[in-house]
Amino acid sequence: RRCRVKVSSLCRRALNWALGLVQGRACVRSTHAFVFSNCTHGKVDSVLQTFDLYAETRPSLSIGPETGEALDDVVRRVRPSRALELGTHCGYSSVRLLRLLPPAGRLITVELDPLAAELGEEIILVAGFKHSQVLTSPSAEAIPALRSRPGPDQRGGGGFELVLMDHDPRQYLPDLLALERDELLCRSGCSVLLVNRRRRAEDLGEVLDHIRARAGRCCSIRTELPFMVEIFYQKENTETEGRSVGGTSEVGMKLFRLGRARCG
Ligand SMILES: C[S@@+](CC[C@H](N)C(=O)[O-])C[C@H]1O[C@@H](n2cnc3c(N)ncnc32)[C@H](O)[C@@H]1O
Repeated sequence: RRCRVKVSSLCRRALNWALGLVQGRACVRSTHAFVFSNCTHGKVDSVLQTFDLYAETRPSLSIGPETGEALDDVVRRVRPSRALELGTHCGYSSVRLLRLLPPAGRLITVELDPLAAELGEEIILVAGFKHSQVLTSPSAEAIPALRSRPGPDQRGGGGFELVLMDHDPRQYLPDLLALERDELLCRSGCSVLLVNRRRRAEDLGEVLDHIRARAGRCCSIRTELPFMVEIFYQKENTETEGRSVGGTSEVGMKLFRLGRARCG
């Protein structure tokens, strides 16, 4: 009987895995088809509204308006000239990010699934953005390769000023450590956004425990919402002065402003 239970549990897991694969692909195809044929090409607001319209009646992997608005607030505050996204899917969050970047701003977005990468890239072009780069690769391979990639704008010593992680929560901590190790986070200030789709504290537990254990040494949790957490990373100043970063104190804010000015 024990053997039968094990086999049936294995079968169920295999079936769920296969269903996830099929649904994921179907989702990206049907999202793309709907947005492509119903939006006004070249109009970024129309592209986003069409994504939202699709999500009203069908399952969708786009971050949607609620998380989208929280993302907009961070992008408006940080004003990154170099942004990285992990998890492109059909390009909703890429388009949301791109529309708020300054004219010289650039986005690199990484997607594991070749079909999603291709369709996502097309939607980004439909929205009118020609200068973003979609890399088709698992994040763990893309990150080390980014190091040798000449940035479009290396002022401020390079590194991303904003990173959006919306790929696989199990990869959030290893990818954050890899970005730091490869010096891809802007030393004078970088906001790393972690999307928490299931809104379960345990999904981000590992990475947040790591940040809390290091609080005051290069990184801290800046904002914690049920669906998204912002980590603020800053290497300059904190190394020499050993003070907490991204906090709300006068000193913290002063360092933050200084960091932003240098990054520009
Ligand atoms: C939730 S969707 C992203 C949705 C997108 N941010 C949006 O709002 O439109 C997650 C995407 O991450 C991709 N993904 C999962 N693990 C990945 C990894 N390790 N590296 C790169 N992409 C990954 C999946 O293929 C999927 O397309």
